[in-house]
Amino acid sequence: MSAELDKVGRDALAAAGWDVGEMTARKVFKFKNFVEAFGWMTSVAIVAEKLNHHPEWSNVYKTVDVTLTTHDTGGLTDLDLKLAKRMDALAK
Ligand SMILES: C[C@H](O)[C@H](O)[C@H]1CNC2=NC(N)=NC(=O)C2=N1
Repeated sequence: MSAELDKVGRDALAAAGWDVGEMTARKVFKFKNFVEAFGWMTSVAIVAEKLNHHPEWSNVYKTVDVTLTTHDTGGLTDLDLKLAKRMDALAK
């Protein structure tokens, strides 16, 4: 079971542009077009599967609205921070 995300981790998410709530972190990613958006989602899906930690997301054209939370604990954990960092790196 992943540890609950501490203040340092929450601050890191906020500094990276994530909207950090009590139990979730949300970020809207905007891409050049649909293919860029879906390609990013495909890359993230592979990372998520490797981490066994999956985003809650919706895609409309070139925008992907992402919410991260850890279902098993009902809150934010280190896995959410890890996945967020990977998502941000892939979106650069
Ligand atoms: C059974 C499976 O390993 C678990 O449901 C994993 C899968 N992916 C997950 N993703 C997220 N975001 N939270 C979880 O608690 C979680 N648990």
